Order: sequence, then C-alpha cells, then structure tokens
Amino acid sequence: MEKIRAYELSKIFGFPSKNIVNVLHEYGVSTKNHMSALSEYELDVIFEYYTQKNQAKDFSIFDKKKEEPKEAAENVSDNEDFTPVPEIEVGRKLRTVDTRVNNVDLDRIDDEKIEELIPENVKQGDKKQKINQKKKQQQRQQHSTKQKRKPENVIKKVEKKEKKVEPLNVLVPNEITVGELASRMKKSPAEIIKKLMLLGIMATVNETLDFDTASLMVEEFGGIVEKEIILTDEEILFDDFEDTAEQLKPRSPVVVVMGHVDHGKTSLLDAIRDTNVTEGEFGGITQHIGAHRVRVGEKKITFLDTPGHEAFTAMRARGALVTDIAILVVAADDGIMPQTIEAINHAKAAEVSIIVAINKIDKDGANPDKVKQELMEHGLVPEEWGGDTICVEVSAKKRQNIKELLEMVLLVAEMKELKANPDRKAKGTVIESQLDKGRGSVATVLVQNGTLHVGDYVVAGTASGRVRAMNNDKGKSVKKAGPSIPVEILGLSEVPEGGDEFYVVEDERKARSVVENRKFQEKKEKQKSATAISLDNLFEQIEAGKMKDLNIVVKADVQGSVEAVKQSLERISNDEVRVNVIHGAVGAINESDVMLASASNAIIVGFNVRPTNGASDAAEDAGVDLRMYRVIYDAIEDIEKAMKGMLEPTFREEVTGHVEIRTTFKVSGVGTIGGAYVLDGKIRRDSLVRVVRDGIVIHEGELNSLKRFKDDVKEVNAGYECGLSVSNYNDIKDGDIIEAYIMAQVEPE
Ligand SMILES: Nc1nc2c(ncn2[C@@H]2O[C@H](COP(=O)(O)OP(=O)(O)OP(=O)(O)O)[C@@H](O)[C@H]2O)c(=O)[nH]1
Repeated sequence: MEKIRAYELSKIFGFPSKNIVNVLHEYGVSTKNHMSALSEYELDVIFEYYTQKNQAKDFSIFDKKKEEPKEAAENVSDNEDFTPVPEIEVGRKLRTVDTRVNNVDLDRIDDEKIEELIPENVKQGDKKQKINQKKKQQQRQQHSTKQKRKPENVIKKVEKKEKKVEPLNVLVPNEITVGELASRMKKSPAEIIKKLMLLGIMATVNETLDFDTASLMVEEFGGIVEKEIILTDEEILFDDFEDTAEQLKPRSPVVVVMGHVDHGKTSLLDAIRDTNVTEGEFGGITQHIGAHRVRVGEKKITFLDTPGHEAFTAMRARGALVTDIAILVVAADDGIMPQTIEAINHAKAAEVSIIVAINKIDKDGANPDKVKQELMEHGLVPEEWGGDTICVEVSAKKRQNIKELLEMVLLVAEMKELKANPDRKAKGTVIESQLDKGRGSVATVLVQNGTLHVGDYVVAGTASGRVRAMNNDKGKSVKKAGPSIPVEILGLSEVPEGGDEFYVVEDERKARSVVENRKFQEKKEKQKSATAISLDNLFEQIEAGKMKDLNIVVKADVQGSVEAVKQSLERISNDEVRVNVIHGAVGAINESDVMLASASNAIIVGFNVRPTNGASDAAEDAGVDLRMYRVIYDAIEDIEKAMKGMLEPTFREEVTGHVEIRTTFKVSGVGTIGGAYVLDGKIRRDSLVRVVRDGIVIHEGELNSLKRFKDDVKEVNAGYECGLSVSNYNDIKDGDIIEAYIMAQVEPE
C-alpha cells in the first residue's frame, strides 16, 4: 500500500496538518508530525473522527469555502471548518465513535486497537465484558463448526446470512463524483475517500471517478454494481439499436476513385458510367447528384462522383465513414507519384480496401510491371505476386477491362460481407448539398442503413425537415431508398454540410429541439479552441488516457530523410503510446497533409520544408500542430520529451512575413543582393531568415542588409520593394522566398 503522509491527508481535507496531528495526539498517538506516514489504523482513527463529527450535517466538511462561526472552534479544530467535538474524555469519546451512529462499521476497528486506545482506568471495567464476549464468540464458533457438518445446516446458514447482509444495489454511471457515489452507497464521502486512498488513489469529494474505479468501490463495500446508462435526447430520438444477424441483408459497395493528377480518375468514372449506359440501363444518362450507381450483372455498385482523396478525407475529418473500397488509379506510363502515395495513406488511415486500376495501358510507354514493383515498395503487394492487392490493367480511354475492374470490386465487396438492415428508419451521410433558387435546400444523401421514404422527418447536422421529394442518380423521382443508395432529397430547413450524418426520426418536436441544441453546441465548440493533439498537450492527453497512438505526418526535403525520420520516430514508442507515421513524403507541407492530420488527430513534422500558405491557414483553423526542424535529432528529442511531459517550450518561432526575390545582382565585396518584394507581413533588419525554394528550405541564417532604395531601413512592410542580402549566403535566385521570422518567448501556461 502507498503510504499517505499527514500533510497530504490534510490537503485533501483542506485544513492545516496540525489538526490531523492534534487528533492523533488526542487519541494517544503522540509521535506524529506533519511529515509522518500514517498507518492504516491511524487513518481509521482520523476518518472515524471526522465521519462522526459530521454525521448530523451534510457533506459540507469537504466544502472548503464554507465558513463556520469562529467562536465554535476549539483547540483541536483550530481553523477547521468543522463542528467542534464535545469535550469528553478520550476513552469515552472513542466509544462514542464506536457506537453512536448506526452506519459506523464496527468491524473496521478491531478489538485490539480499541483496547490499545482505551485508558487503563476505563479498560479495567471493560475488560471482563470483552473477555466474556470473546468467550461467547468462541463458543458460538465451535457450535457452528459442529453444525456445519450437516449439509442442511449449511444451507440454512447461508440463507440466514443472506437475509442478514442484504447487498446494496448501486447504480454506477460512466462517471460519478466521490460525493454522489457515497450518497448512492449510503456511506459517508470520508469512507470512500479512505478506501480510495488505501488503493493508492488520492481523491477529494468533488473528484470524478470513472466507472471501473467507482465499481471497485461498490464491490469493496460489498455492494452490487448496476451500470447506469444515461440516454441523451439524441439517443432516445435516433434509436440506434444494433441489428441482429437475421435482420441484416447484403448491400452494394460504396466506392471512391483516387489517384495522382491526370492519371485518369475522371476518365475512369466516365468509362464506368458508359459501360452501364451501353448495357441499356433504364433511365439513361446519369444526373450529377454526387454519387451514382452502376449495374454489373445482377449486382450494383455505388460510386462517389468526386474523385480524389481530398474530398474523401474532408468527409472523414467530419467523422463520416462512407466508403468501403477505394480504386487507386495509377497511370501505367507514369507510375506511382506523390498524390498516389497520399491516396494510399489516406485509404489506409481510413481502413478502406484498395483495388489498383493500372490505367492507360493503351499508351506506348505503358509499363504495368513497373507500377506493380512500385506498389510493393508502398506496402501493396499485387495478388499475382503473392500479395492481396488486386490490380487490374485498364484503359479508360479505350474502355478496356472496365468490366473486369467492376467484377473485382464486387469480389472484394463479397469478401467484406457488406450488410445493412433495410427494415428500419434510415441513417446515412450527406454527400453534397446546395441551395437551389427554385427548389430550396437540395442534399444528396447516401443511405447507409435502413430505408428512407418520402414523408420521413430527417435531421442532418443542424438542418431538419420532412422529405418532400426524392430523386435517384438517373434523375427519376423515387418514393424510397434503401442501403447504399444515393438520393437527392428536398425539404430540409437548411443546407446541411457534406459529411453530416442524417437520421430519420419520429418525434418532430423533439427533433427540432435537438437541432436547436446542436446549433448551440456548435457555437460553443467554435468558441472553445480545438483540443487537437499537439506536442504541448501530448503528455496531458496521455495522462488522461486519451492517447494510445501518436499519429505523425512527416514531410521532408529528400526521401532519405523521410525514411530516416519514420524509422527513428517509430522507435520511440513506449508502453503507453505507439508512435505511427501515417504518411511520409517529399515536398512542402500542403493542405492535403493538414486534412489528413486533422482527420487522424496527427501532428505534422517537417524537415527542411515549409508549409504552403494554404496549409498554414488550414492548420491554424483545424488546430493541427506543425513542427519544423532542421535536424532529425531535435525532432526525436522534442517528441520524446513531450511524451514524458518534459517539453519546455520557452521559445517559439513566429513568422513575420514573406519576401519574394525578383532579381539579383552581384556587388563585389558585398556578395549577392536581392531585389525583392514583401508579399505579406513585414521583414525587419534583425529578422532571422530562411531561403525557401519550391517549398524546400535551402538556407537559414540572418540578414546582412535591408535597404529601401539606397538607405538602410529597420523594416519593410507588405506591398513594398526592398533590397536585401543574407549573411554568408550568396546563392539567392529569382523566385526564392525569404521567410522572415523572430524567436518569441512563450509564456508558460
Ligand atoms: N491514352 C490514354 N489516355 C488516358 C486514359 N485515361 C485518361 N487519359 C487521359 O489522361 C488525361 C487525364 O485524365 P483525367 O481523367 O482528366 O485525369 P484525372 O486523374 O481525373 O485528372 P484530375 O481530375 O485533373 O486530377 C486526359 O487527357 C485523358 O484523356 C487512358 O486510358 N489512355
């Protein structure tokens, strides 16, 4: 057991430690001072003492602010907030503790301890009684051992016992304060606090306990735990029951197309649509509603129309998990490119199955084997090479192998055993939405479970309303839509956001109040700064048990650094936190990186690279922590320190502005002078500077000179031209960006 010292206990109670020492002195323990570790017995004495003193009152003993009249204080309770104890003899007082109130647990202070405490003169009289009691007890025990041999007696005894100590059923919610738990357990908070202390948990009456700790307390006192489930209005309204195996029916897969720019995502989607039309599907041309369905034999596949991983991750960032399968398009003449890698990592982070479409095989330079080789390097091993990644060689342009690709999609879908229950109220995700002049709020929703009907009352984000009309992807008006079916719905009060979850609800009035409440909460959330993960709050989040994985996005100037950083970072995982590099690539930090980090609660670590302007803004909006380093060792050290709660951010750089070099000229004896233009913010003569070329930092240092026309100046603001030179660096070129920054002291929080 962890020992608690007198002063620690006094802190929990909120009064001077001398009070504790005084109480102990009063009860015959005289060797104690405020640093003394307290034995279990001494804790018993103190807790009983204060439990007794507060029996008649409420639990305000723990309310430090509550003031009692001063004159009520006596020597023991000097400066205490408590009702004073009547002045009676020590021996009697202890006996008072033992017997006065019926909820004091007599077993907890054993006879010997009481004996030790009772003064000799009092003991004399009591001793006989005690000995008699002991004898009687022994006799009773012997008697019962004899009886025990008969099984019927055993049963009787058990029954008797059960009748005697009725265990108390205690409702325990996910979180409960010590005070509330005590009242539910019909105990005093002091008793609970003491028990917690014996388990090494220091808690005050207002401290919140989690379900496990609270349950343990109930069990320790012989009670029975009943889990209390508190349903929110939304939970009651949305009726989120689990479907049984019999209710679940197969549903079609939902697919997204991703890949590098110009590798043929749009062409492939067009080709897929065409296959469908030429097969004579009724309804003709697909309307643009944000998603469409194609028929392959007896089955159907739902495609999301917006290609690219940005849209996909933006949706995931909002908590929406809509896709089952990602088709990764890789041009056979170009191979794996940066956005292909991004797409792979985005799909992996979302745990979506990947099928590779090796496109443009009709082209002369097409080399599908090279693509497969490169895929292997990124953890996707083609099936024909012994892995489990299906690769289909296609030509979107020539419409080659499109059907085979679709069949593979169905195959993967079949393996995933995608199911939903069509016989319940619909639930799904908003794919797209807009305000139409004539039709009002128009939203494309993907039904993910249940069936949506015209006339249903729907809540989507902060919008709600009755579905007035529904159109499918062929522009046809429909009355209902089941799982995996995208439909355009009219009738919502407002325009919901893409990625919003929608539910059909029964109680319209309640639904409106839920929506109102959501709007209010949303406002509050916006006011509250986002609690995204950062190195500064990492330790707190680990401590609070909120962090099990530390996700990191790594961007660096060269591939070698990406790999080195990845390996070194993953090696610093410890028992509490696993460090995962979810994406690593070469180049400036872009908005897509920030989106991935935001969706995966990751931090971004950059080596010799800078964020693009859009990325900096996006990171600030989303509360994503961007950390830039020049040396790998510094990054490892920072993250290690942050994991141990030892990071001391004393200085932090603050970018003051960006300057573009527009022309350069060499001056003998001085070096290269840049004719420049301040793009944003300002640059100061004493600024620290970084020379950035194509998003990569190529030099870091100080300014050598800063001039307007011929004059030296202290600073130049945005919109003005200037001349500058960088100390010890003469290689500045047209188009370079000079990032000016200062090191600002960070106030400790
Ligand atoms: N030869 C050949 N060209 C193709 C094929 N698929 C697409 N292309 C061409 O590649 C170019 C890019 O195709 P898109 O479908 O626009 O590519 P994307 O990936 O959607 O491009 P973004 O939307 O800009 O990211 C176009 O000129 C297409 O005609 C193919 O199978 N063979």
